[in-house]
Amino acid sequence: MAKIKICGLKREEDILYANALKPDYVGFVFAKSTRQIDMDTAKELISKLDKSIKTVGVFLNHSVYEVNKIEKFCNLDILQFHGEEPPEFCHSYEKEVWKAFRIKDENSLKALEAYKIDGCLLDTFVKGAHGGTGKIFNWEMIANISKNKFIILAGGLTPDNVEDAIKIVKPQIVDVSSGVEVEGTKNFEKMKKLIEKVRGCNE
Ligand SMILES: O=C(O)c1ccccc1N[C@@H]1O[C@H](COP(=O)(O)O)[C@@H](O)[C@H]1O
Repeated sequence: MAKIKICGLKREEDILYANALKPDYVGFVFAKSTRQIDMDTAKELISKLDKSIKTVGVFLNHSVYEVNKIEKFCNLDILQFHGEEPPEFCHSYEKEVWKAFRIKDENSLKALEAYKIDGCLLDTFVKGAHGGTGKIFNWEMIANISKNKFIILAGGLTPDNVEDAIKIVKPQIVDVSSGVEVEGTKNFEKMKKLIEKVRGCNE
């Protein structure tokens, strides 16, 4: 049943790939990153995106003002907060909110309880980095978590490991960025393989 988010689209080709392969969600990174996109380009790309695909804006310690400005300008469906945004910050939006938690050990999950959010995005803790690292964490550590939470599993997922990840964690959504890239750009064959693998698990 896992749905698919492909994150970090920034070229027109990426939109064509998405329109052909139809992941459930695509992500636009407004955080400082090699995948960062400005709001004008994001709006232009979103206008060319198949309407069945939901759009996720990835923010990292932005101000409420910046989030609102970008969210309204681009008409994003979902807000993903990938930094140290506190619960009150995440609770102040009317749109669907996903909050990222970077997993280091069992204690990393304690923070979740204070948040009343639509989705808990679990990504790998990497010192000095916030996301898009291409690193996996120990999925066994959270194997029992998804029973009562809406889990978006991220961190180093690839066409080769995504089936194992789904078997162990049973997330509602898998979120992939580096794992479908070649030399820093999205790759059609890798996106296709990833989507086939995930949809194969759902049959
Ligand atoms: O993708 C980025 O560059 C990025 C930068 C800052 C915060 C979040 C970012 N992306 C998110 O990182 C995870 C995992 O990515 P990967 O598959 O390990 O490369 C995913 O949730 C992206 O939305």
